[in-house]
Amino acid sequence: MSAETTPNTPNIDNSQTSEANDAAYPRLIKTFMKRRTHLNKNAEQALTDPVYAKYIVNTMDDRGQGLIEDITDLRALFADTQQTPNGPDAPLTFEIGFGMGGSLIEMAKADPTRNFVGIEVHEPGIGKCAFTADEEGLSNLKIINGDAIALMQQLPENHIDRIQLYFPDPWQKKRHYKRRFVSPKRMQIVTRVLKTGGWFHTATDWEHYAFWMLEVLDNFEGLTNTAGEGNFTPRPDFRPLTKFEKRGIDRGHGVWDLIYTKD
Ligand SMILES: C[S@@+](CC[C@H](N)C(=O)[O-])C[C@H]1O[C@@H](n2cnc3c(N)ncnc32)[C@H](O)[C@@H]1O
Repeated sequence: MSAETTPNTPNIDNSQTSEANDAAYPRLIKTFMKRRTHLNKNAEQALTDPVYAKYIVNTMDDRGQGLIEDITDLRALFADTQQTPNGPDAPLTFEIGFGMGGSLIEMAKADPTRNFVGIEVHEPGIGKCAFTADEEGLSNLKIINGDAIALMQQLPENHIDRIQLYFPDPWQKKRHYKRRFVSPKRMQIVTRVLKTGGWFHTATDWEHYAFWMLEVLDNFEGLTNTAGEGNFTPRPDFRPLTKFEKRGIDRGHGVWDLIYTKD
């Protein structure tokens, strides 16, 4: 689908100067609003039973906030080849905001020689994903409880082969646009950790956000749209239907995928 029209294209700050961004990182506002929801028995078990530490790599404070200070290398999470036979050098996919983890689990199952790391702040989703990973006996998946933006700032450059962001919160109200994950400042943080030639793949069911993302990403120096400038990519077969995607389709929404490579 081509971007012939850009509905209500908002003002996007495309400034990418390193000075501006160095100053801005600590002030970047959160892309999520933590919601209190019921933990089912399985999720609670996975969050508390040490058996699941082979999936959930970090602990949390008493408010359920993941402690990420010590995570400075995602590949090192796969160093123990007894537990994770692919080892640290296997191709690495990082999924931001996996929700309940259904599609991440399916992808990890479908591609056993690739390593996957998912990050979320929503505890029921973290617990559910770890519980299912154990049921499936996956040895190529790790889960982090925490804010992806904070985490990526402490990872090495050129570290990850693919970063995926599926159905990020659309932040529909104009006053909330600043919380949208896809913004020039946040994309600087994303592209720094992406390997040269690596992928950034995103998808949304929210039309305004789809065109917003297209504008931000097409104008982002250092990224190339694999479908050609101004175009969305056809829905790839390897991306499983996600929970939020299904919800959007049930409400009559369209779906827009975008895949960019790092130059
Ligand atoms: C709309 S949901 C989509 C979930 C899932 N990808 C799907 O398609 O079903 C967006 C998720 O991203 C998570 N999220 C938003 N910003 C995040 C961040 N900075 N770090 C980690 N997770 C984040 C939210 O907690 C939420 O669960």
